[in-house]
Amino acid sequence: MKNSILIIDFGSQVTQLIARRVREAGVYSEIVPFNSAAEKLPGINPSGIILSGGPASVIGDETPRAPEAVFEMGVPVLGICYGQQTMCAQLGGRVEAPDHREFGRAEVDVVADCALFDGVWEVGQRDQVWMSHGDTVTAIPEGFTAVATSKGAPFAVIANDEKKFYGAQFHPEVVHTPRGAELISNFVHKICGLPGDWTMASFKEQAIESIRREVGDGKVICGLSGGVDSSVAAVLIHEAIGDQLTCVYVDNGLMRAGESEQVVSLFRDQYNIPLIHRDASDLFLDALEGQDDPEVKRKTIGRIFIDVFDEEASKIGGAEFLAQGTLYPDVIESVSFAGGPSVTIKSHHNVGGLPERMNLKLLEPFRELFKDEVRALGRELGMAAELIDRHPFPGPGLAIRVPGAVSRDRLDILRKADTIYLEEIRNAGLYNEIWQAFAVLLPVRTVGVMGDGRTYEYVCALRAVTSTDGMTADYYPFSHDFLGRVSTRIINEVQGINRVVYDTTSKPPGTIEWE
Ligand SMILES: Nc1ncnc2c1ncn2[C@@H]1O[C@H](COP(=O)(O)OP(=O)(O)OP(=O)(O)O)[C@@H](O)[C@H]1O
Ligand SMILES: O=c1[nH]c(=O)c2[nH+]cn([C@@H]3O[C@H](COP(=O)(O)O)[C@@H](O)[C@H]3O)c2[nH]1
Ligand SMILES: NC(=O)CC[C@H](N)C(=O)O
Ligand SMILES: [Mg+2]
Repeated sequence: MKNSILIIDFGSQVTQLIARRVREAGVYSEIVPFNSAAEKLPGINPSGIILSGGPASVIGDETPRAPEAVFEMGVPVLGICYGQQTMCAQLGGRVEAPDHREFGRAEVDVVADCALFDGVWEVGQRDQVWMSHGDTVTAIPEGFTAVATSKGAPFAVIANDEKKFYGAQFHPEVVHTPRGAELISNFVHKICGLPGDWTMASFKEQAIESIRREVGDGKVICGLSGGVDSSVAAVLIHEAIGDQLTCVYVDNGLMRAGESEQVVSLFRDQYNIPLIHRDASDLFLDALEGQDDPEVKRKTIGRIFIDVFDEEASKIGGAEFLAQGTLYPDVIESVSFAGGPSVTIKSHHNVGGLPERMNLKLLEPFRELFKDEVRALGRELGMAAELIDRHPFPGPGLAIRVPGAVSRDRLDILRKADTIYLEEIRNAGLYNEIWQAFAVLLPVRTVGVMGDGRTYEYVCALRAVTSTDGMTADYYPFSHDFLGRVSTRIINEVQGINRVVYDTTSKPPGTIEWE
């Protein structure tokens, strides 16, 4: 592909952030796992290659390597962390595992000029970077020089300006390396010579093209939840293939109060896209009865979603494709990438929760995007702020917000508390400042005293986080006054709850949802 960057993935949790920084620099990129890179290279024919980090050690036997062609095709290469280590090992340098390891914030000293630093760093300067490595390069291949050093990495950045090969031990793609995005921008613009003319508008055109190519004259059903991702997916796919698309909203009995009516009427008012409203709540709730394991709940829900989509597909005379608004964070938390040991955190219903055998082929145009990028695309498609700015809501819905066994009664209690909480957030003008907010009903009862009587009822936990992409998050610092107000309302108005607590955990170490 003309004017593209190829990212070879060795299984880092942050590979997508490299892609994202490249996109932010206005350049198209594709990610391929290291073990299929050799076969994809000729077809993609990139103008530059970035080798990602990864959990393996190049010192070990049979650990991943970049295809030799990477270093022979005459294009610039940037190796990051594991990528730098394997580049050195493959080109005649040495990597060792010293006692001193570096995780987190570190400082580099710039000791020589190179094209990567142009306009960013000068010789003699010291700056903050983010490291996460155990192994270290201890000898560099011929033709390279050390251009920056750190305490734990004598070869923090190495450069071969003639061949345009660069390696960094730290991660320029993460926000904790403040000038990292500029280094990546230098790589793609100044070193690879690419113009920064790729935009969300070009993503839209490319996505429409590729949807048309993939779908041909087949029929598509799109799982529409009313959330940001599936709404934007539906509008994009509709632009691509028009009336070959039918949307299906599934009421799984796990939605918030009034949500089904709201979503269906909002969507029908705004768009002229056929929409089926399927009430499958008994199917879901009966299957969940008594289930208390988070992964079992998620997989049960994932399976029933697919059964329902299959049924709806055959009702419209058959469809070949199921479109979903799956995003990258859904994918990385659910599956292990590149065959490496990156672990499953939780099975998102639409990825790790899917049954093994499926009749419908998946059409997921946003599998590589982050939520804020999908929002930008929604704006590009002219969609209403009402849809675009909605907080995310997980497909398994309230089932993963009632830790322990799901029951209709407990879901009803939670719905009431959640409604009050969100109403107060909106009234206080905080909805758009918060990335996501919700109530959780704990399976724990505590003793209280109300109206001089003894109560023994459930605890409700409130959660609100700030984030940009859902990969990391911090708790929202509500005023005590606000928390007190919400707490009083919930306890007074919701039968079944006599205590309210606020969750102050960030992600990591927590996740946003409780299950
Ligand atoms: N109730 C539902 N009916 C139909 N499809 C659904 C439903 N819930 C989830 N899905 C499908 O699963 C996908 C993933 O759900 P997810 O909640 O991550 O995305 P979303 O609902 O589109 O957006 P948001 O994250 O803003 O809620 C959706 O994009 C959609 O295709
Ligand atoms: O569609 C979804 N299906 C799921 O199974 C699922 N699990 C979590 N989420 C949402 O993903 C974001 C990150 O959540 P976690 O920090 O809890 O993993 C948050 O926005 C969560 O609400 C899901 N969305
Ligand atoms: N983040 C990385 O790429 C780590 C590379 C390698 N696993 C190390 O520990 O050095
Ligand atoms: Mg959702």
